[in-house]
Amino acid sequence: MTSDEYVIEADGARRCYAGGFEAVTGVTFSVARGEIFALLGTNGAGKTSTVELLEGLARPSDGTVRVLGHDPHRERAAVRPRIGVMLQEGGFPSDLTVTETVRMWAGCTTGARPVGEALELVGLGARAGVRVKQLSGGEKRRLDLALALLGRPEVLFLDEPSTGLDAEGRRDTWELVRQLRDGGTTVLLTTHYLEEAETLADRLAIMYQGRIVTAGTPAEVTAARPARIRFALPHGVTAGQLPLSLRAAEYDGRRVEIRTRELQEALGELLLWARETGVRLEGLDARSASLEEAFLDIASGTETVGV
Ligand SMILES: Nc1ncnc2c1ncn2[C@@H]1O[C@H](COP(=O)(O)OP(=O)(O)OP(=O)(O)O)[C@@H](O)[C@H]1O
Repeated sequence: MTSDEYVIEADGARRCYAGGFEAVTGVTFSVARGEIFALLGTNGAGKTSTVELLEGLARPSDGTVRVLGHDPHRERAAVRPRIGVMLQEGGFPSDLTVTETVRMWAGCTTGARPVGEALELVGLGARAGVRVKQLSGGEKRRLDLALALLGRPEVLFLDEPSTGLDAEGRRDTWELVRQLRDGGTTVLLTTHYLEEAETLADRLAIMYQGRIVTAGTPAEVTAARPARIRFALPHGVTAGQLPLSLRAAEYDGRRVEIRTRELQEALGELLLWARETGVRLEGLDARSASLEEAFLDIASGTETVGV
């Protein structure tokens, strides 16, 4: 892929707040046109600080960011009409109705969608006449999303789009984001929800303390990690009796955990050993690494490999 096919690019981008605290310590990634890219990370990892650089709300203290081939801060006039932004906290006048709010926004947007269409997209059609202050938290998030979509953006930035939504609202939002992607929109979202990243993102990056620790497709991020086999041995049998190749096990009394990059082989060997020795493996559980494990390893600070 050539660099002009990337619509979002960050190259060694850093962000330093007043007082000298460096919240983003040099991130590099790119997002291709029509891709959904998720930035994952614990609270304070630097996701919002990074996205704000891409939205042109701040300038990197070092490194570069480009959106649609432009510097989003210096060339804001070129970039702003082509992007949609859903911030973590929208904040609109609470006395206006939903329709009035969208209409007001549409007045400042070139080529805006019809108000009714924007509301239908996010499932707020039936709430059009309700005052914003009477909306639930989840409905306010959907109104935020409607405003971000008003100008039919080529690039959509979603900062925790499903926070505060119930399970159904979350799934509706995912479906809408997929439809937008299928229509050619590029989406960069931040999220705490691993399931959201796993089901929605074409590629993702996990941030920790201002930098990207790992990145790739959800399958790549998990494939790089060992699978896990857990079981308990009966009384009188110790982990030392396991075949040599399986002894890299951790064990605590009867409970054994084997971490392996060759799940099928290790499991086969274990089951063969159990049959030959007549040992019953209680609570046997074998699973490939999940995104959740990758995330938790990173969030606990045990994972420090950079990309
Ligand atoms: N205006 C600011 N001035 C100083 N420090 C800030 C400012 N905004 C954020 N920070 C700090 O920068 C770090 C990264 O914050 P940021 O909001 O980017 O993280 P995040 O990954 O988006 O977290 P969350 O998931 O909680 O939204 C945090 O330590 C935060 O306290």
